[in-house]
Amino acid sequence: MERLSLREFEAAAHDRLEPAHYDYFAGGAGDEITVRANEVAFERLGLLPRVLRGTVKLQTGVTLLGSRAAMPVLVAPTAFHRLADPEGERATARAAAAAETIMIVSMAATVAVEDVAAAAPGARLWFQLYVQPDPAFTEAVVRRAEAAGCGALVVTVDSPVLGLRERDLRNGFHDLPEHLCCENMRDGDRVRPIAMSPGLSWEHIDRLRDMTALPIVLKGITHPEDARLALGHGVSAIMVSNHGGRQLDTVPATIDLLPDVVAAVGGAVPVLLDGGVRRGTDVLKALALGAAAVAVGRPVIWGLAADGERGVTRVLGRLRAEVEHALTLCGCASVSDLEPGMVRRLC
Ligand SMILES: Cc1cc2nc3c(=O)[nH]c(=O)nc-3n(C[C@H](O)[C@H](O)[C@H](O)COP(=O)(O)O)c2cc1C
Ligand SMILES: O=C(O)C(=O)c1ccccc1
Repeated sequence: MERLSLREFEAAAHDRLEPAHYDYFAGGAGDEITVRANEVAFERLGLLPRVLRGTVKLQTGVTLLGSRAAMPVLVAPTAFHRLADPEGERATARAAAAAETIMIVSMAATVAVEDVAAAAPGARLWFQLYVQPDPAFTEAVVRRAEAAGCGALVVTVDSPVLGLRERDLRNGFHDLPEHLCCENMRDGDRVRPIAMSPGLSWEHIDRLRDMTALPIVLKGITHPEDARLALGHGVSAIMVSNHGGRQLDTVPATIDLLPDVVAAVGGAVPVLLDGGVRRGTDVLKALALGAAAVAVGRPVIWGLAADGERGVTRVLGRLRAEVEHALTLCGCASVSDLEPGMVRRLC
């Protein structure tokens, strides 16, 4: 039976994954209040369609920081794809390339960024960075991402320490199995552990800005004041994210935080959003409220675990079909026709 909704892919992934690996992918910090809030907040919003607008030719594409994407849905950076499929990030990148959308490769990928790029010709890759305590190593990783052809550097700023994930503690899941490692952390003949940096500050962003010509995206902005500060540090985009509820528990849902961040940014740079996007209608709600595009994390993992590259292709394809369908029903020929007045609180 053909899987239709993204939730059906999660059920299939649940059946196929080792329980501790499923918990790692699905889980979040603390009571998982934020994990649930991200999805529930989308359900609490309704879409108010416009009619009689004669929308025949649909335009779902967006250009972000010079990268063209055929749909306003990106692949969020997620770790450890080879726990879900032997091809891992290679499979994900091929599916993203086939969908003509951008994949943000995680620093914690289990395939080296060079090998991800080589496996998926035509892929539009961005690279997610955790700034490391050793500046020379951080720079070496940035150079690898540049050389591999990545089009932007996505700096994760919501993780001064790793979130407290009780499912992982209970399952004793803290390391990859022997045959896997974080390939972007290779340094000569050793593999460094990924360090979280409580000392990370705006100065580090300035240093990165000087180090590379790549556009810098700050991932994990939730406070409008931080969005405003980011503009003074030359960032090229802001990603409203609570890390899918895996870092600080009880951070509000990203879709509820978006309007204030969009207002603070005032159109100066694109604002992206991730967290809880499971339907085409969720994508429309975020775009109507001012996001330039959204990203999906767990749904991609579910597709990968369910059916490898083909599963990711199907997940992205379903989302695209849902976006197109909802746009037509909303009387919008293009994502730029969406506006805040089309989103209403349902309950
Ligand atoms: C299993 C898993 C691993 C993740 N790994 C990373 C990572 O390596 N770097 C990062 O910046 N964010 C990481 N994230 C956060 C995602 O980029 C994204 O913010 C989040 O998954 C979005 O929420 P969603 O899963 O509801 O779509 C991870 C998320 C999950 C679920
Ligand atoms: O699991 C995560 O959410 C994540 O961001 C991460 C961080 C370091 C190593 C692996 C994954």
